[in-house]
Amino acid sequence: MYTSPSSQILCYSPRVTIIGAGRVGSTLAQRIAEKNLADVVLLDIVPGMPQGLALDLMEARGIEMHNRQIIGTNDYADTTGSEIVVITAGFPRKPGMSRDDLLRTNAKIVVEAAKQAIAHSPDAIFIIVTNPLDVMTYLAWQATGLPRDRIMGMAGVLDSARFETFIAMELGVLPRDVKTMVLGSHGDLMVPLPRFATVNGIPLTELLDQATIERLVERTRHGGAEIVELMQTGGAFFAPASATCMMVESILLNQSRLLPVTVALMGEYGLENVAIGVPCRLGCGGIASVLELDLSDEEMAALRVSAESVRQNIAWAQEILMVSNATS
Ligand SMILES: NC(=O)C1=CN([C@@H]2O[C@H](COP(=O)(O)OP(=O)(O)OC[C@H]3O[C@@H](n4cnc5c(N)ncnc54)[C@H](O)[C@@H]3O)[C@@H](O)[C@H]2O)C=CC1
Ligand SMILES: O=C([O-])CC(=O)C(=O)O
Repeated sequence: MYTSPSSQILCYSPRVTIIGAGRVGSTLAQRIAEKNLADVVLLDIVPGMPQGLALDLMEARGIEMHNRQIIGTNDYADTTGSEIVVITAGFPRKPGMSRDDLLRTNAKIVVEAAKQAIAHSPDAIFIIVTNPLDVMTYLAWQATGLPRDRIMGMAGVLDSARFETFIAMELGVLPRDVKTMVLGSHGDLMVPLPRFATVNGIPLTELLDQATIERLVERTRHGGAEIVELMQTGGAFFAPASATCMMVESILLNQSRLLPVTVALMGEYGLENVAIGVPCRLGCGGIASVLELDLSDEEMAALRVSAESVRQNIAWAQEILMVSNATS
């Protein structure tokens, strides 16, 4: 067989590590590989499980027509040199629980995962997915000591996609023609912004009356819980994986997309010592910039309430971690 000299050149492929190979993590691995964005390392504490998932995904490559490597592992050494680390490790909520009810169990998991991952990939950009999302993002930021441009949380893209879905369903239009921004925390106090929602450039407020918009806003606020109640065995994972993949893609391909992203604020919107969702430009270095929208008094008040609740939970999580460190 003839071997061309250029075939000797090793081609570089970016690597995305996903910590937590459960429903969100494994679906995200599939999306990243099948979109041909990067090689994927799937890490979980359960022995054999990420290895099995990785093999299954590898066996689909011929059919899906990509050649990405998917590695399953229980060892952080295999994550070395990742460009992006996504943390989905931790418990999902059960019916009747709020996301904040997961704080006690998930804080330690996320902090430990972030520390281990940064030790092996010091140049990586981190995306946190585990709930309660805003608190986990802030804790992971503190634990890694990363500049805030390189560590962010996924929630706003998902919440905006839900708002867009409900608007599209109401109007009978294509979801991709609807654009919205949902800011604030990933919980009942999130801040959907109908004033900034459009359908192919037409303001939403021209298309729907106030009562209908308010109904869709409320459904968006409870979008996660609606699925938890329907499924009874965990939460959403298809749309969360798609939303995370959109962020991964914007970073890997330096697309500079303007997306709602959870980030530690440093005076923007008059807020600091807290992480919540605000519009950010996402490119190859992570968060390229944070956009400060000119919010109305009412919108700003809602954002402050949302931030205050996250700040209280951060303080509570820090106490839990301190006690746990002291006793272990
Ligand atoms: N930010 C968002 O918008 C969303 C957040 N979530 C959150 O993402 C998290 C994961 O959700 P699912 O994938 O549905 O849960 P899951 O239970 O299917 O998967 C979680 C995985 O984490 C693993 N894990 C636990 N401790 C670990 C550790 N120390 N190191 C490595 N892996 C560990 C478990 O073995 C499990 O495989 C939950 O906290 C959920 O609430 C889910 C959907 C959307
Ligand atoms: O609702 C949950 O627990 C999972 C989640 O964050 C979402 O789907 O928005």
